[in-house]
Amino acid sequence: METQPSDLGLIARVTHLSKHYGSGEHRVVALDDVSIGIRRGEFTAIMGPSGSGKSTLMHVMAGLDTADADGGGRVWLGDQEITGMRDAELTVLRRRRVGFVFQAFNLVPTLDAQDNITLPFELDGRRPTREEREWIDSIVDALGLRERLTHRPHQLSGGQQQRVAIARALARRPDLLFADEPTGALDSRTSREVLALLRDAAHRSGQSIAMVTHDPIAASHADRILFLADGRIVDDRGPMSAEDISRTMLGMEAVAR
Ligand SMILES: Nc1ncnc2c1ncn2[C@@H]1O[C@H](COP(=O)(O)OP(=O)(O)OP(=O)(O)O)[C@@H](O)[C@H]1O
Repeated sequence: METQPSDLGLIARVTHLSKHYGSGEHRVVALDDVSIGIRRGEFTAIMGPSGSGKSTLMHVMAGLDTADADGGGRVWLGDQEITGMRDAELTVLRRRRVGFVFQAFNLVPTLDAQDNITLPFELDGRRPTREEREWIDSIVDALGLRERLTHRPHQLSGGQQQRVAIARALARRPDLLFADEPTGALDSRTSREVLALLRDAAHRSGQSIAMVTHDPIAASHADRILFLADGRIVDDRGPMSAEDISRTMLGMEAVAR
């Protein structure tokens, strides 16, 4: 029997994953036979040149997109294989276990910041418990959102909207949080605070964080860095300094040219 991801301390895993878009001369290979796992309680950064397949990998791992049907790729979330799972089942699993911070913040324009943050509870048909409210309060304070809770998204700056999206993603303490450029719209001080919060979520609450980023400083906060190039994992490293990450990225971009 094949080893299950839980045995390996993996919160998500893909094996032999390939994904292409288009056909004929427009065919683009976004992922090329990728096998990788995201470890529990770790903060993992996913880096690589533009177009290397980072977002595609994240979307397939999260069950938001599917691998090539004929490629033999398989995807697990926790110990559950999601390859070929029905949409309804997948939606419930995702809602319970996975949080997202997207590049476009996906906030609901008619709801204020507070209601956007607690939306995942609403969707699950319940209110936060007292303990969950305390947790949410601590995130709101850590992200400096206390004075903005009654504002709607259009009344917030890009960075503030991003922080609301991060608060919403962390509110339910998902086992696994995917974040696509979570610090893209933030100034450097707020970036540092957000990265510290993500790392804390991993180290203190045992949540697993997978963050796509172009920013070597952001990636230097991670426990592990996966480098993608042309749809393949080309390096899998432990913690690195921002300088070393920059050097690695420059080397990869030079090869890609
Ligand atoms: N919906 C789509 N239709 C066609 N091609 C796509 C689509 N989505 C992605 N691609 C292509 O697949 C490849 C990988 O894209 P992906 O967005 O995963 O890369 P990325 O590493 O996240 O890039 P970036 O850093 O620029 O966001 C690229 O060549 C891209 O043009």
